[in-house]
Amino acid sequence: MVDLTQAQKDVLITEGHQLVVGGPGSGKTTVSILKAAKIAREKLRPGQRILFLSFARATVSRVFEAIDEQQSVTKEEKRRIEVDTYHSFFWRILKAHGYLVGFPRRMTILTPPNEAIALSTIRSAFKAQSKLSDEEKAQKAALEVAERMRLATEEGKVCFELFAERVAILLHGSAKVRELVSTMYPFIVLDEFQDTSAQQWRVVEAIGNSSTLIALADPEQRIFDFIGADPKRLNHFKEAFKPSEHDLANENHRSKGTDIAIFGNHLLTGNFRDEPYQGVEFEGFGSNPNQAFTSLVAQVLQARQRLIALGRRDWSLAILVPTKRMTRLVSDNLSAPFGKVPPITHTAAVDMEGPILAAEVIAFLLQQSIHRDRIDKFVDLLCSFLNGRGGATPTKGNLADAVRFRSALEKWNGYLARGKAPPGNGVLQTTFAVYQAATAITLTGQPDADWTAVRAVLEAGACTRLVEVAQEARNVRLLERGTQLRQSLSQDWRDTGGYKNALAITRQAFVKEHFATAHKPESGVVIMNMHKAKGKQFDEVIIFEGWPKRFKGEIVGNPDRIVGGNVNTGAMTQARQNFRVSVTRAKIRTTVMSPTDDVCVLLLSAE
Ligand SMILES: Nc1ncnc2c1ncn2[C@@H]1O[C@H](COP(=O)(O)OP(=O)(O)OP(=O)(O)O)[C@@H](O)[C@H]1O
Repeated sequence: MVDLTQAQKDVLITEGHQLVVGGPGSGKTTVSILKAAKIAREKLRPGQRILFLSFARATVSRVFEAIDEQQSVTKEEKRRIEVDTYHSFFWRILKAHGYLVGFPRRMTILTPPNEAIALSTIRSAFKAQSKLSDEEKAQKAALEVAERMRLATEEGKVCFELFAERVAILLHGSAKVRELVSTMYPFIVLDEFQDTSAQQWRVVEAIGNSSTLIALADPEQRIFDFIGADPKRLNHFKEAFKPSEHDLANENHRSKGTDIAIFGNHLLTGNFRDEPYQGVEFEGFGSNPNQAFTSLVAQVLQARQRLIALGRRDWSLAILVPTKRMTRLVSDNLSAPFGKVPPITHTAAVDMEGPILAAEVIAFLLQQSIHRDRIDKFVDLLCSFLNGRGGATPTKGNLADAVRFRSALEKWNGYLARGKAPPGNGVLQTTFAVYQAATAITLTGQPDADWTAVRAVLEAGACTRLVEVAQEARNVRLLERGTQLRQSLSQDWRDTGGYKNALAITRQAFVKEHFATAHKPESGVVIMNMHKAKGKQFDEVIIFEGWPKRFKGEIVGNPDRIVGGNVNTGAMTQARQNFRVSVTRAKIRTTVMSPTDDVCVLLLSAE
């Protein structure tokens, strides 16, 4: 049992709406759980629960972990704390009452990959996002909004983007629905409140009329400005609800005995001290892939050794990187390190779109369908992969290739319709050859072996796009989807003597996964984008960024940096906050790795 600070004790005894602020590791989550337990004991009627709302499933797992840590909270009290994401909570409301805001009664979720596919036609008509004028950006956004609404109202396919907005309209418009929600959840904890978007805030505003709100926030951990978080959000809350305010200040319980939190605070201003920071190390590396990754691997091995020496089984080491591309590169390098170093077991938090759509291609091949139109369906899935793999920011190359494949298929079918063989040099020849090889495999009924066999055929084939499918599909294992998928595929084999429903099963598995919240927190070595580390904690953290590319001494490219291009642009507030969040995830030690000849601008003292 922890000894609570006075400020934490005040949170427990004060009634009404509350705003709890405090720096990283100051004990906001902890006290809110104790508070929730107290409410469960003293205030809830049978059937009622306390809702703990988080942004991401990843954070939810950290909350579950924090609940487990509290031995003073009884099983029954824990049962009455419901931890959920905004998305999943909103979806429940929409499913029950969405018809009040123009949605059909039967609705399905349009998952991000499928949303990306649905919007790819609109997006492919515009230049790359960075090259658009403000007017073009607005025009593109308006078309996307209209299409999302059309899909929802006409086809019942609702994407995440619409959730908060529609729920806000619903709750503001219907006192009855509001009452229903508040009767079920008379108390709601809002985690990471500083990142609440405008639409989510509208929802909170409505619910706060009938439920008591406890908002947890660190104004300086606001890292989601780019999706609508607002520096003034805490003021909105204060004005609307007049909450009691509790400042847990810079108490740092996460990394007690270190200067990690102090270093985090100094990062915000760039005013560093001369004295070293206990628990924070800097490791420079040479600006080339060999030296960079060799240094990284050395750091990872040393950290792993230190953690194993602690004698605990659940140690965790996070490698935090600035970009998606870097997540992939680091994962590849740990899987096959340079020299004689054996592979380093790890998990990588990669974006889901590419792997999910790649998994669909493989699942379709596992079906070994003999239907006449099967090549059409196959090309269709490949095009979906190309259109959707980049999520909201598809590359021109992928979009163009999808168009190319479609028109090749049309020609191909044209030849077949005329009773002729398609020409040997057509775009689809190699694709078709790989397709035939993959569907000719003798399957065994062991889903993992069969899955790997199909993937291997794609990987070894001559169609470069299918090679990419295979590579992306490798992350399905990393996404920890394996187990559930495997069980369902096994069942299918037993039921049908083949994998006749593999595609539907795979799709279903991923939709379920979107709402699965009871994840164990990460342990072992994990790689993730710095943004994704929010709200988490690890024993050790390594922050690793990219390096400049030079030609004749001049920098010609500087990708994957914590600050874009490593260019000092003045305040750099968002980048500083983001960096601080990453640094303060560690309990014991944070190692910052940056190229020696072009050190991260945020590490240089402000003049
Ligand atoms: N009063 C306390 N005394 C000792 N340890 C504490 C105290 N309060 C919290 N802790 C511990 O400190 C760690 C960090 O606490 P917690 O996760 O609640 O912080 P937080 O403010 O929610 O952090 P962040 O905003 O960075 O996610 C946890 O391991 C928790 O058990």
